[in-house]
Formats: sequence, structure tokens, C-alpha cells
Amino acid sequence: MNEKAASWALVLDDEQTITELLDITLAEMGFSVQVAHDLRGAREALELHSYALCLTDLRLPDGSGLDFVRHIHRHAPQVPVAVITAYSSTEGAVEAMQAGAFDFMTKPIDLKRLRRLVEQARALAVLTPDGANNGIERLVGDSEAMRALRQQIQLLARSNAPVFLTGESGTGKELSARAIHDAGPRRDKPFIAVNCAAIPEGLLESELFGSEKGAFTGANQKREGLFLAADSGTLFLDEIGDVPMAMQVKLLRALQERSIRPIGASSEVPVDIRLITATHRNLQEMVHAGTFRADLYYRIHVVPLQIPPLRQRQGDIPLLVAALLRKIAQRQGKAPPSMEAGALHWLAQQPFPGNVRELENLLERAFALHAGAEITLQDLSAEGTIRPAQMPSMARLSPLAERLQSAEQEFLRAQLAAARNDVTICAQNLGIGQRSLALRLQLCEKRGPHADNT
Ligand SMILES: Nc1ncnc2c1ncn2[C@@H]1O[C@H](COP(=O)(O)OP(=O)(O)OP(=O)(O)O)[C@@H](O)[C@H]1O
Repeated sequence: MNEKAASWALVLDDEQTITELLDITLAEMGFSVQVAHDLRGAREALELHSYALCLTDLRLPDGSGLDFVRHIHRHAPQVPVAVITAYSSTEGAVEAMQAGAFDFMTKPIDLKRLRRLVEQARALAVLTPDGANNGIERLVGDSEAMRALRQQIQLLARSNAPVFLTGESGTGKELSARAIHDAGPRRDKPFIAVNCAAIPEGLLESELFGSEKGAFTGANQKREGLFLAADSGTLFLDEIGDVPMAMQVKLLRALQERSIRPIGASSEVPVDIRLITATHRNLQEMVHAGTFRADLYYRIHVVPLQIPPLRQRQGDIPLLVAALLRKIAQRQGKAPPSMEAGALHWLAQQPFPGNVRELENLLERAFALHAGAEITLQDLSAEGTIRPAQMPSMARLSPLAERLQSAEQEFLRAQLAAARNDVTICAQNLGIGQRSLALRLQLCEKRGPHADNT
């Protein structure tokens, strides 16, 4: 898009007062404005020009603005389109965002909000289309599912639509929420993550909305809530299914009105956030059971995004291991170790009910235990690292791994005997930590009969 084309905006509305207001405001912001009064005119305009922004009413004389959103999504997906809805109930806004609108505004038009929306549309134009350096690349994995997820995130990052993430614990929901933020026009603004399940019920309102000094016993000073902390940025509400009913009503109101009222405050404070929610619960079932409000569900469930469990993308494990070991080593200022082929092979077959987090924890402990340049199966299977049910059974080990294991056990026992059973000296002789040696020896005890058989 050239410089000139980048400054054109298309306004589609049949109400003259609205088009005049938009024309003046957009012109003040440096746009050349093209006004269309019906769908036909807008489609023609779109063929003649490239636009940096489109604003459309939902009700038009010859059809619905939704059709125009779909038309743009199909024929000019790079053009950000926002809809204007007639009611504060935001009827139609959800459908519009599902159809590809990046945001919506309600009538009467609030000029401050309009300017913000336009700034965000501008910021979209300078976003790089590729995922590099924008957070999406941190979502490691080459499986079909992960590629599709990265692609969806890239698209979603361009909109303001509320995203609803589902997936088991540890699958990468928070990482995905961050990626959506980092790849979008709010990337330079705050990203605030809140685990709703971790905040006691009585504190949730003041944590989210803030409180005035003296609003309740113990409120010694004014406190800014997390909604305001996330203003202009993204608010990630994790475990949204754990929000109690009474708070759900207040949350719904805040999202509808785009404003919050701190406890004890006499007026509402406008707030501009992009909302991302997540849960590992089945919210639809909760709605049926009457424990989650249907209207709030409808509000937050605009774009659902499912993160698949690790067992459905086990092919990603080798890449994840490499990336996670790099991360762990970097945190400790050390060089990342490699992983023995047998160990990697074994890891890639594990179901990991705790998903990527479980894999990460396991690698963290193995990293602490490993002695050489490589992480071995022994490091992974040391006491406390793998749960008994996951312990690689001797029957499942390859003959080579089995022999190596036996050799290690024999060697350790001999070394310990040579050090007159002094673990400190033995560890020093071997150049490994005492803890690591102790864990390895414990493992030998466990496998005693096996070692004797060799
Ligand atoms: N695809 C991935 N690539 C690299 N690291 C990942 C990936 N998915 C998850 N992780 C890492 O795994 C850990 C858990 O991820 P995250 O916290 O995003 O999961 P979650 O689904 O939000 O978990 P919970 O439901 O328990 O809150 C984090 O350290 C994260 O960086």
C-alpha cells in the first residue's frame, strides 16, 4: 500500500449526521474520507481505492453491514473494518467480530473512543505480517495443530475481538494469550494476566476494579484495579469459570459499558482493554447447570480458540525439548545441554497429562541433575523426577539402554566402595554434585536385583 492509499478511509452509513461527524473527525486525524450510503456504493468504492480503514453501520438501506464485513474479509483482508451498532446492547457486534471486524463502536458515537479505534487501525498497518519477533514464534511446535494455532493467532492479533481459550492445564493458554497481545497493535501497552481462581472471592472485585481509600475496612489507600492497569492493553482472565456468580454480573457490566466503578467511587471510569479469557472447565456445561451466566459466556466467547493437549502433538516434543532446555539453561546463565537420543526417544512417547508444563518441570529437574554435556535417560528417571507410573520399565528399555543402565549402577557402586562409602568424596571424584549422586544411588537401590543380574 502506498503512502497516499494508506490515508484513505471509507465510511459506510446512511445517516448524514453520522457520516458528517466521522468525516470531520477522520479528516482531523489526517485521512481522506470517502463516504458511501449503501452497500453497492461501498463495494464500488472498495474496487477503486485501497483503504487504511473502513467504518460501517450495521443497518443499511440495501442490506446488512455484516455482509460488507464479510466482503472485505474475502476481498481485502488487510483492510481493518469496524462496525457501528445502534444500541448499547452491542447487538450484532459479536457477529461482526466473528465475521472479521476488528472492533465495534456504539451510537451515539463517543469521539474519544473513535479516535482510539482509529489509532489502533493505524497501528495495524505497520504490523509485520510474519510471526518473527512478535511472540508467536515462542509457541514452539511443527505439528499441524501448532501451525494452525500460530496462523489463527496471527489473524486474531489484528482484531480487538474477545478471545476465549480452552485447553487442559499446561497446554500453553497463557503463552498464546501473550502471543496474541505481542503480535497486535497493543503490543507496546500492558499485558496483565490474572488467575481468577487464585484470588479469594471477597477480594476479586477490588483486585479487578480497584477501590477508593476508606471504601472498606482495611482500605488504607486508593488502589488501582487490574482493569485500569491493563488500560489500552490486554487483560487476560485465566480460570474465568471460577469467577463467582455475583462477580460475573459486574464483569458483564464492565465489558458492556467499557467502564468500571472502583469500590467506593462515585462515578465510572472508562477503560479500553482487549479481553482474553481462558479456562480448562467446560463453560457450556456450567451455563446449562446455571453456574455461569449465559450472557457473560456470549460476551467472552466471541472467538473460541482450542489449544490441543501435548499427547495429540507428540511429534512436537523434540522441538519443545530443545527450546525448553535453551530457556532453562539461559535462566541459569549456562550453555544448553543436548539430550541423549534414547532419552529423547523415550520422552517423545510419554503422554504428559500435565502437558508442556509437566515436560518443562521434568526437564528442569533433569537439568539440575545432569553431570555431562548431555541429559541422559538416567537424569530423567532419577527419583522424584518421573512419577512411578511413568518410570520406564526395564521391559520397555532398549537392550543398549538397559546395558548402559546396568553399567552405570555397577560403576557407581564400585566408586562408592572405593571412596569408603563417603558420598562427598565419591561425588568429588566423579565431578558431580552430591545431590545428583545421592539420587542416582537411590535409583540403584531400587533396581538392585536388576543390577545383580548383569
Ligand atoms: N508451544 C509451546 N512452546 C514453548 N513453550 C510452551 C508451549 N506451550 C507451553 N509452553 C510453556 O509451558 C508452560 C505452561 O504454559 P502456560 O502457562 O501458557 O499454560 P496454561 O495452559 O496457561 O496453563 P494453566 O491452565 O495451568 O494456567 C510455560 O512455561 C510455557 O512457556
